[in-house]
Amino acid sequence: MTLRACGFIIFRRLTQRPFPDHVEYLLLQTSYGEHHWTPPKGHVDPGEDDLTTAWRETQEEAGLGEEHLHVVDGFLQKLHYQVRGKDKEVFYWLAELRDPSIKVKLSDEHQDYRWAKLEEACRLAKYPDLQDTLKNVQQFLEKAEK
Ligand SMILES: Nc1nc2c(ncn2[C@@H]2O[C@H](COP(=O)(O)OP(=O)(O)OP(=O)(O)OP(=O)(O)OC[C@H]3O[C@@H](n4cnc5c(=O)[nH]c(N)nc54)[C@H](O)[C@@H]3O)[C@@H](O)[C@H]2O)c(=O)[nH]1
Repeated sequence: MTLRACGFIIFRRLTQRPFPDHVEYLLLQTSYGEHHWTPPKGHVDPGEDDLTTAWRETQEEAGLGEEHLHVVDGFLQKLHYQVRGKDKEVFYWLAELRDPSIKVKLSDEHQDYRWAKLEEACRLAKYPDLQDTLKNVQQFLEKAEK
């Protein structure tokens, strides 16, 4: 059976910087395993709606909820990879932090977080499919700002 996880690519805009350097992406570093960096996401519970999972996991892992985030319409990315021999699908929606000064609150699942510009975010993300997702977001936002 395919594992299913959902989450948000979260970004913030720092208006004092020129485009496109003002966009920063949130990545969390796991406190287990390979200590990989990932956007907030997690497994869909039985009977749970995908978007509900994305909100629940984002609240649990980053302390961010609907009062802190604005979901950007028109973006949904699906990743498909294998974890310990099992297929896994991950769905990412896109959300902007309403107030760039809001602090992230980590759970025990993560040991660090970073707001990173595209280049650093891609370096941290290390997986080509996640890097492509971040690049797609950047292009999507650039188009929207033109
Ligand atoms: N002690 C321990 N405990 C673990 C471990 N593992 C899990 N736990 C427990 O599970 C709970 C988390 O549960 P949720 O929050 O509900 O789920 P997720 O958020 O889905 O979290 P996961 O970490 O399970 O899933 P991924 O992030 O998908 O990483 C799995 C593997 O996939 C690769 N990988 C990651 N991202 C990408 C990508 O974008 N692209 C590609 N191509 N590959 C990617 C990478 O190789 C990575 O090693 C934790 O609380 C722990 O209790 C572990 O190794 N040791």
